[in-house]
Amino acid sequence: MRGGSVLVKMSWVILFVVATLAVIGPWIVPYDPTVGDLGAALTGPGRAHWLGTDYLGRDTLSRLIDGARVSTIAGLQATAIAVVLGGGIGMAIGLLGGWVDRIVMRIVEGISAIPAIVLAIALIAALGSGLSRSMLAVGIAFAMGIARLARGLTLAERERLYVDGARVIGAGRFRLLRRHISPNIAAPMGVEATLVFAHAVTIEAALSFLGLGTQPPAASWGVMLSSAQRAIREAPFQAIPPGLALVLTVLALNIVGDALVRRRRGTALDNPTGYLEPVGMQAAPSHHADTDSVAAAGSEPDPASAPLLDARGVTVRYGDTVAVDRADVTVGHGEVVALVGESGSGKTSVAMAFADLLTPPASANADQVRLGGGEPLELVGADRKTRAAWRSRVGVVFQEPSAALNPLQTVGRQLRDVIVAQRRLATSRDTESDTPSARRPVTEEISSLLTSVGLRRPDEVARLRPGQISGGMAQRVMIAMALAKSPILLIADEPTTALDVTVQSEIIKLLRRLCHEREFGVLLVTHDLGVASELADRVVVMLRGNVVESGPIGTVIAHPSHAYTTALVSAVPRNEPGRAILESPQGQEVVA
Ligand SMILES: Nc1ncnc2c1ncn2[C@@H]1O[C@H](COP(=O)(O)OP(=O)(O)OP(=O)(O)O)[C@@H](O)[C@H]1O
Repeated sequence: MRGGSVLVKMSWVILFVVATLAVIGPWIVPYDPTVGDLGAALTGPGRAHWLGTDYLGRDTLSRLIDGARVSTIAGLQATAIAVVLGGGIGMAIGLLGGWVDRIVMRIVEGISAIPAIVLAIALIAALGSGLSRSMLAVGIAFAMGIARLARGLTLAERERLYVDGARVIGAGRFRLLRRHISPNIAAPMGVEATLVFAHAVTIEAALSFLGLGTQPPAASWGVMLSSAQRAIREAPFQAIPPGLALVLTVLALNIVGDALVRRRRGTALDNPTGYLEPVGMQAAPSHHADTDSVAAAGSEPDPASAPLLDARGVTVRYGDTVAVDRADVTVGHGEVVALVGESGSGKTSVAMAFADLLTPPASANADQVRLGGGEPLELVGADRKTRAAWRSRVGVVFQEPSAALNPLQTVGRQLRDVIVAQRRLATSRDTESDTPSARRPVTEEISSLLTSVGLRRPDEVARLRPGQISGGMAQRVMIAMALAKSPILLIADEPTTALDVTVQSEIIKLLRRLCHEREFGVLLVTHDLGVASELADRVVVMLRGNVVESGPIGTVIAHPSHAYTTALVSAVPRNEPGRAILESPQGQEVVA
């Protein structure tokens, strides 16, 4: 057994003993801890008083046991105040971002610069002394540290793909916080709370020693130390029991807190990137002499012949960096369009713009981004309602299925959320919701969706958490979640990259089958021309933020018109000299 774990176990035992004494103390104390016998003052340890008496003749053992209760209550009070206040502030500013975050953080940092005990003494001067008031002061002092931690964790958690996934289905800020962010930051916050508890117990003792905390005759370890100090020459032993109890308890709390921190190391504790609401799509500030784009923006296309997604002049910037420069992308009804290009070419930026998921520092503008397949929607300059409607028609499958699912919720629970949100949206829009799937009980709908993505024993799968399923299963679940919205456009961002080769081909077959059966359009983001050739009807090739070539996949592979496309095609591995292994969707081999 390692020394570390022995210490941790001993610490847990100490904390258990203190907690037990705090609960059962009033029933087991041999004497009333507040009543003294002056005739027996300052007696040493003996049969009648195992740990002796203080200068007023009060039994030290009884006061020590009662002190455990006071210290525990003090620690709990201060910790609860710090966690509720600090956690609330931190999560709120982490979620809101912007100027609220900047202003509140400056205040929090300013207060954090004052040592907790000094702040507590200042607050006690204003609020008055006493255990509860001093612990309120201590709780407020520690709330600042908790607020900073909660903010950092919230910012990190908001960057997770499963939060993006929840936002895609229309989860608002409060729901994101309650259902997704707070459960996932609870563990590190809990660890921090143990350390706050340890500090609070120490500060309570210090304040009581100074006469600002627990008031005599009530016992607390700080008050006991203060009493012992009065007779330190006559009975020096009196300082040992409360001092030892305090040191052991605080040490145990710190060791347990550290052990919990070590167990959690490796989780995203520090990712303080800025995060705000999706930026939406603005109108392009000035139109280039691009007659196609201008014409497309101005005209009202015939819905029957218009593409499902018709995007013109899409520009995405990150600060001053232009990631996508006036890209044109169209996806037809039931068509699979692959966006291909090397890493950093801007594929994901375009896809996230169409999913309405770009967040600061990104900004996006376009001449037009129009979605048909029903009443046409325009994303450029859209209001919140239109953007919500847009998102309800667009399903998104992310690259890392395991990261895109909430690790703490079962598969069924996450699917249920999407189904319920979708039904609510359909009802609020008063749209056609009387479809067979809309009438079906949610559990049946979950089973049907899981079955449709090829998962056997769907009821069992629904009860599993993401950590209990393979990457391939997780990607099927992600696709089922996207299907739950009955999307007309599916955006699949590198859906097979994180999977092994056999699973990749199963997912490609699944997407192809679903696309045929359900007739939605697919925008497939991939750096792999091989994947594109297996799945796509058309390909759009991107290079450094520009669309350099587009057309039917077979034509582009067989007769690339841009040198970069030629290089991409020749980079795909061949299985025979002189023959490419690329296959057109119709199954013909294409010689590159
Ligand atoms: N959040 C961000 N902040 C700043 N720059 C970004 C951000 N996201 C992307 N970029 C930049 O935008 C450009 C395009 O990135 P994008 O992720 O869209 O490319 P990609 O073709 O999808 O690449 P990959 O396949 O590696 O994801 C890159 O130069 C990238 O560094």
